[in-house]
Amino acid sequence: MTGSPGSTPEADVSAGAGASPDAAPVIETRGLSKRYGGQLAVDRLDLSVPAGSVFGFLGPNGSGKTTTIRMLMGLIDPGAGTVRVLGHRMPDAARTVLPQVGALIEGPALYGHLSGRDNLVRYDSADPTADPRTRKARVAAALDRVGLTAAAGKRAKAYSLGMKQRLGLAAALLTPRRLLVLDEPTNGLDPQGMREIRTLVRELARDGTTVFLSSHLLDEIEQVCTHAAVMAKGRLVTQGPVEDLAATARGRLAVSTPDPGDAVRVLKENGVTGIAVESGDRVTGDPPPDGDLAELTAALVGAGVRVRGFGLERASLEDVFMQLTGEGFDVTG
Ligand SMILES: Nc1ncnc2c1ncn2[C@@H]1O[C@H](COP(=O)(O)OP(=O)(O)OP(=O)(O)O)[C@@H](O)[C@H]1O
Repeated sequence: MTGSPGSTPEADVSAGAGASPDAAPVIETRGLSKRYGGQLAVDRLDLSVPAGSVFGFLGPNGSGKTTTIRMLMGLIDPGAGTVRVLGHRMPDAARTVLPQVGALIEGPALYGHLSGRDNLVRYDSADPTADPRTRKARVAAALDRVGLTAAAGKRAKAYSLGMKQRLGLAAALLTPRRLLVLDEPTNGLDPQGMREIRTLVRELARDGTTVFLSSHLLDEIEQVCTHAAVMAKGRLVTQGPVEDLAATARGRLAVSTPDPGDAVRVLKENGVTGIAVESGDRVTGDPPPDGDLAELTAALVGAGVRVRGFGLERASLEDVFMQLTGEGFDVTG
């Protein structure tokens, strides 16, 4: 892998520690809306993406992520509200902003009969700001960056989906970027391909690039992102550091017991809701908002329920979503 692509002062984060809270947001929207016919695809969105973050833009299919990304990139005009990217108003400043932004939206456009390397040469040649004399080195560095040096001579049509996606990323990284915008970058990839993309995203962030990625996969966001925004039906449900988001949701209570029937009864009597019996001897539920866990254990033991294990399991982003919207997270499609 190559060294850091020209890091900027606000992007100079220590050891991938995440965002620089003092720097101006890399993306900022105010009251951003877009209507298609009678439907509000994006509804008064206030988004703030800190410099140096890996920002997950999360929401079920149809929640307005792609429409938002298109407005961020100046591909469609906002119906109402404002968009600032790297401090400039979009779409007015697209010519200034877009050369500093690498984007991978709806999969890379590749020529199957050309090698991976020649595809990158084509991309680089299409960039009027790219110096042809240094093209070879740029292409080699981008291939190296995404781990495709060994496969660079192969035709792109022989690439796996993950390799194609990495080649698309290489194209987005031919010149140093302050911001990378990736729309569902792991969509359709197998677990190995997903891991490769995640590793790459982490490395880019370590080198100072702010990464904004959309996903409908909650665990993906939890694994790779420092910050996240959650969308539902065009609206922002919540945003902030991933750790804080998960901390706002109550964890789920889990009791391991050979007496699940009695445990369910006692937990119900003590205000536990949403109780489920899993795999015969594991009972889970939502603890009462002000409930004392010590009291719950005492109640179980006092009622003669044999308890092997008792604890509060960390809330996931899925719990956050459920608690904020009252809906499940539909990840189909
Ligand atoms: N060009 C369009 N014309 C009409 N309706 C549209 C258009 N683009 C998006 N929509 C509608 O706007 C809503 C938001 O769509 P959008 O594609 O932004 O969601 P998404 O969260 O990116 O979902 P997906 O992951 O399925 O693309 C959807 O109901 C969609 O049908």
